[in-house]
Amino acid sequence: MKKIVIAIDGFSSCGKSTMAKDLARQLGYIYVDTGAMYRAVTLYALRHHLFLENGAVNEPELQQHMPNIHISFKLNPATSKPDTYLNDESVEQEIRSMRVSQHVSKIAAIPFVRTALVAQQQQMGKDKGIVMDGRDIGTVVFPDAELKIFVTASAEVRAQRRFDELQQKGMPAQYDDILKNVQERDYIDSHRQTSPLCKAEDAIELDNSHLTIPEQQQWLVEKVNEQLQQSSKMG
Ligand SMILES: Nc1ncnc2c1ncn2[C@@H]1O[C@H](COP(=O)(O)OP(=O)(O)OP(=O)(O)O)[C@@H](O)[C@H]1O
Ligand SMILES: Nc1ccn([C@@H]2O[C@H](COP(=O)(O)O)[C@@H](O)[C@H]2O)c(=O)n1
Repeated sequence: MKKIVIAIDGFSSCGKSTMAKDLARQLGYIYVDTGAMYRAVTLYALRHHLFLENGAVNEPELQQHMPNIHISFKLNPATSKPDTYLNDESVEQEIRSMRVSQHVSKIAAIPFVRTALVAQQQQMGKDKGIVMDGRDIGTVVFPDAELKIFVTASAEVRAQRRFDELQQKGMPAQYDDILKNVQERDYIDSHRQTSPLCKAEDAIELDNSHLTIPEQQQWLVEKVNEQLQQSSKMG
């Protein structure tokens, strides 16, 4: 069967990686969580005190550090999911913290950061057979992706899902702080100058506010099967 590129974009915490991970496992495709890459750069910047007192990023310093920031993914046999590594250290847990969530959108708005990460993402998908989730996958990273999905859900639903998840993991967080963070990130991500979050013209939109995880997965598998059939016919 011909391999394709599947781009899953959308707002914060709407279920993109849940959908993308399961789909990649089913298809035997590579899965890449591009948000984890921006989060890893953010963690590096926090650890190296590259945020100024006014909250802005010390961009000239960060630019000098960029060649020292190496991000990779390794399959965790215990979870069967890829963990994110920053300079060979697993940072999978730390990059999901509220502290990183509160700083990441500023890092992701910096053009030289995006240029570096987009180049890595394009390299990972050059042989196709990949499911990648993020904000600009269908618009910038793989504008020719065979299947593009754009996921939405209300901010309140998304915040509640993230709150439940952090509770389950024993990571302390307040629902109101999560809701505020989700709304702030949506705003910064959609209004930045470089690669703002937006639906690609040819993306299929899914509002999963009232869908269960199995229901959204079934919807996605149907879309993938339709696309795989079409791609096979086209040779
Ligand atoms: N349809 C759904 N119903 C209920 N919970 C869901 C649904 N889809 C995903 N979730 C849960 O919502 C939370 C956020 O999902 P996920 O991490 O996949 O979102 P995301 O869009 O990848 O987030 P981020 O933008 O932070 O990377 C997870 O706890 C996940 O299990
Ligand atoms: N392609 C992408 C992916 C992510 N971002 C930025 O990273 C933040 C964290 O992403 P999550 O998917 O883990 O929520 C996100 O809020 C964006 O600022 C991006 O710009 N492009």
